[in-house]
Formats: sequence, C-alpha cells, structure tokens
Amino acid sequence: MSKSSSSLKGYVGTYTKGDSVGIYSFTLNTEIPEIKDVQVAAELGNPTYLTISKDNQYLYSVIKDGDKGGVAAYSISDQGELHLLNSQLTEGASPCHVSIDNEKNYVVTANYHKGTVELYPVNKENGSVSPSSSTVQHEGFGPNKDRQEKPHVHYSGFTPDEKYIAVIDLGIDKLITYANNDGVLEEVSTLSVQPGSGPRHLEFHPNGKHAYLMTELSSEVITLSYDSESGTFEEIQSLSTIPADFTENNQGSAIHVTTDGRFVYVSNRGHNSIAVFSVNQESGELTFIEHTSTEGDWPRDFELDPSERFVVASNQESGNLVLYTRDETTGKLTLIQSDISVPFPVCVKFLND
Ligand SMILES: O=C(O)[C@H](O)[C@@H](O)[C@H](O)[C@H](O)COP(=O)(O)O
Repeated sequence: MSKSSSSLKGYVGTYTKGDSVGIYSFTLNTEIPEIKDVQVAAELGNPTYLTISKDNQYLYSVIKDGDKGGVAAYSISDQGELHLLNSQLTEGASPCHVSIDNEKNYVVTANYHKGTVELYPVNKENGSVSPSSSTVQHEGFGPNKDRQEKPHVHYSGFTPDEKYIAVIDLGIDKLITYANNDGVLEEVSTLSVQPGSGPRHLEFHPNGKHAYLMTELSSEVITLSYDSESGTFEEIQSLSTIPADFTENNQGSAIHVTTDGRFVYVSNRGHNSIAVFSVNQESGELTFIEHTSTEGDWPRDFELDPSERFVVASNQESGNLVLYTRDETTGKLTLIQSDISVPFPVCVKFLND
C-alpha cells in the first residue's frame, strides 16, 4: 500500500465499551476521496493506542485482559489483516500509549494509572514482545487535586535519532528523557512545565531541533528546543489551543507535525476542534491559523495519512471518524466526510509508505 496507491489502509484503536470489540480497519480511497470498509481487525480488550513498525510488518497495541494490562503484538499480512503473535501482561491497569523504534528493537509503553514507563525488547525473528526488561515508577504529584494526585505517565516515544526516549507525565507536569542502556531505562534529564498544565503528548519537528508538547489540563501547545546530544528540552513559547472566549470544559488531546515541518495540528476535546498552527522555520515558534470543527464529540486523536493530503479525526464519544483534505500550502482543513461509524474510537494509524 504505497503512496502512489489510491487505497490506503488504516487502523483504529478503541475502548471496548458498547459495541466495540477491538481494533478496526478501514480503507481510504484517495481519489474519491472516501473512507469505507470499516471492519473488525482484531478482537481484544481496550486497544486504545496502536503503533505500526516502519516496515509495516508488525502492529503493537495496548491491551487490557481482565485485571491485567500490557502489550499485544500482531503481524500484518499483505492484505492488511492482523494475526496475533503474543502479548505480555502484568497485574493492574493497562498502559495508555505505545511506541516502537525504527529498527524494531524495543516497544515502550506509558501507563497513566500506574505512573510507570515500561520497555519491552522485541523478538527480532518474529516481532513478538518479550517480558519487560525495565520499568520506571514515577513519583510525585501536582497542584490539580483531581487529576494530579499522583504520577500519570501519558506518553512515551523515541527521539528522532532514537538515542533517547521522551516520556510525559501529566500528573507531575514533567517531560523526562531516558536513555536505553541495553534494555534498562536511565533518566538523563527533566523539564518541568507550568504546574497544573498536565502535559500529554509530544511530537518533534523534522529538523530534530524543536518539539511541540500538548497539555491536557491547560489546553496549550508548548514549543520546545531540543538538544539531541544531551537529550534536554527548553521551553520557547506557549499558546492556548482554544479561543479566549471559550469558557466550557476543554481537555487538550493529540498533536501532530507535518513532515515538511510547516504546520502543527492539535485536537481539543470539549471545544471539539482541530487547531492549526504554522511554524516559523528559524525559531520554531507557532502562529495560530484556524480552528476546524471535528463534527462530533471528544476528538481523542487524529492522524495525517502518509501523503499528508488527508487528516482523519476520531471522536471518542460520538463514535465517528471524520475525513478532511489538507491544503499543503495554507495548512487549512476542508471537511469531506463525517459519518464514518466506529464505536469509541481513540487513535487512528495508517500503514507507512
Ligand atoms: O485522556 C484523558 O481523558 C485523561 O488523561 C485520562 O482521564 C485518561 O484516563 C487517560 O488518558 C488514560 O486512559 P486509559 O488508561 O483509559 O487509556
């Protein structure tokens, strides 16, 4: 399924509440354009976040199985079917985010409820996950008594050169960089953001020198500079992602940066929108462009397709995916389709080019 193909394969992670039974797949016909063929791809509990290996061989999912939680590994067939390889489960709540490195050496998970980061070596022969080789337990709390009573790790992902793993903790307002020393996580630096802001997700600019952090509790996008040698971040700028006159509840959710480095997109749950920002290529600083409605309730995430001519948003509470075309010059989104039913969708991932 290459960039030149008019049919792109996508997967949707969900909460298995209501009618949802697991991971769903769909096709995006880029010529019409239209999303269709929504079907169950794998049955498992709460596969909220997914990650696909760069070579499209394997998909890894968060999994909840009774009182246990962890990671499930699947191989992806040429037709895009998922076949279970194995899973690694431990007692307690399941993680909320999962990432894999480009070489398929390690999967890393973030566990919101436990306040932990877990590293899982990947079996090079068949893509299955080995038991966790390292678990780090965060400590502390933040000023928001309801949401920051303890650590809540919300994101873990590899830095662009994959030298480090960046971890975001919503409960303690920190972005912590870890080194992976032969399967053991070792802390190398910490950035504390505004107390109470509740940082959630991170994406790097393709220049590797800037990164953008989305906060959940304060609904802000924070521009960071990044030193790839030391793995340290510094704050440059902070902007609200919702209009100043919007006073209802909003929880910031996802963030994505285009591969040309020109635009940053973030999603707002409550305001139910995607906010578009343009990027100053020198300073990395952002300028707000527009809000676009997500045509539904509670957009927990969204994704650009591999060509980046399309964006698909996932509205968790209204149970619909929304397809937009993206103007690559202005960054603006145009609504195409909003009636694609998927129960409790959380994230969308496409097969890579
Ligand atoms: O995004 C949210 O709504 C909140 O941060 C939080 O309320 C939620 O619990 C975590 O995302 C973890 O959720 P799961 O462990 O259920 O994925």
